[in-house]
Amino acid sequence: MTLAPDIIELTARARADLRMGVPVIIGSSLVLAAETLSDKRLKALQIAGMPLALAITDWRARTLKARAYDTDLARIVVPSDAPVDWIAAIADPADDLNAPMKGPLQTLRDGNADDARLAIQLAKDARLLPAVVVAHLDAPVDYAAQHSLTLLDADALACVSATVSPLHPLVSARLPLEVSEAGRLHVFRPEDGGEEHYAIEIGMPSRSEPVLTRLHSACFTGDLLGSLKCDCGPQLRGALAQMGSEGQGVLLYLNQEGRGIGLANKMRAYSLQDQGFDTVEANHRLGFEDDERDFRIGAGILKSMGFSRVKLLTNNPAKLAMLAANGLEVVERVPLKVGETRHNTAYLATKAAKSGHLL
Ligand SMILES: Nc1nc2c(ncn2[C@@H]2O[C@H](COP(=O)(O)OP(=O)(O)OP(=O)(O)O)[C@@H](O)[C@H]2O)c(=O)[nH]1
Ligand SMILES: [Zn+2]
Repeated sequence: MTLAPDIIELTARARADLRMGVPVIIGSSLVLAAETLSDKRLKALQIAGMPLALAITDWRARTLKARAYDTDLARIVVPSDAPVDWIAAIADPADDLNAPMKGPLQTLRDGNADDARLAIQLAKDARLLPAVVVAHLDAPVDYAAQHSLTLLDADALACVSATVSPLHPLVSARLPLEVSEAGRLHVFRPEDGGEEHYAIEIGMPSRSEPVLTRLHSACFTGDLLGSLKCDCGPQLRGALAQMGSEGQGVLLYLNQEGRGIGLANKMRAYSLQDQGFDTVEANHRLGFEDDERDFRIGAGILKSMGFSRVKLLTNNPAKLAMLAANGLEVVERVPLKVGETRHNTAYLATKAAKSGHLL
């Protein structure tokens, strides 16, 4: 066996590189995350005379009125003397309303957008804004060696991106809870170096009967701080209380903060909500889908714990559909209507109107 990292390990390394502002090479493109691009590195690329494009998603392009010739993304031509602030202002909508004139922006129609598309996904996976600076390289392998950069084969990366990393049970221990003394916490670790996820098992639910289940996505603000902007904290505690009173159940605590965009981006979304945008519009202005979570993860954990039939505590029809599509039988939806406050009425109404949440 070789000691060299494989594509999964290289991808994990590349996520860390992007977060640190270090370039990576995908296929034949040099890639930097717009959010972490330093003035120094941008100047180095400009001095080398490399034509640069800033790839953004079509959601962000719509706000900026930039033509997205690549359907789901747009490659904006970066002027050869553009300062780093120009790139930051296109990537980050924080100042859209204060300084609306960013254009007209010229977007590329020719050439291949595949590397840029993979790079945007990698930036999302690194919980960064979905905006990347790309430059074409004639000799990517040599360039990577000369500059000690992580080099990812585009086809192999596409495979990794399309697959859910297997999650392995790491450890479990007894955890007496207020709602039930018969609690047990299981930790699952993915093979790809990504976030760990947890399962809280209450009682000894039979594997051959439908189990009362909740798929809960992490919400630092709601779960821990008692935020009134969402209903997550009361839903978390309400679900556990119901499992406690029934004597059994399983709650998956999935580390997909902010519907999968991470806490920093969720706070960017909150800041846009303070400017008058709703929860869905805010995600779109940032360049994200309204929901970036992958519920296949939850399905995988339930199956690996031996469950095949669930009574799901949720108001979100997407969760029902994803579990069913991934081999779990949802025998019943149990509504979870708790935690409405005057601060989250509009948020809950938007989820009902735009994301199909059941009332
Ligand atoms: N991006 C974004 N995420 C938010 C916002 N408000 C809450 N969240 C996140 O939304 C997620 C809520 O997840 P869930 O509790 O599974 O809720 P749900 O998908 O509405 O489904 P149910 O609660 O099961 O009906 C958490 O990850 C929160 O951090 C917001 O305004 N923007
Ligand atoms: Zn929340």
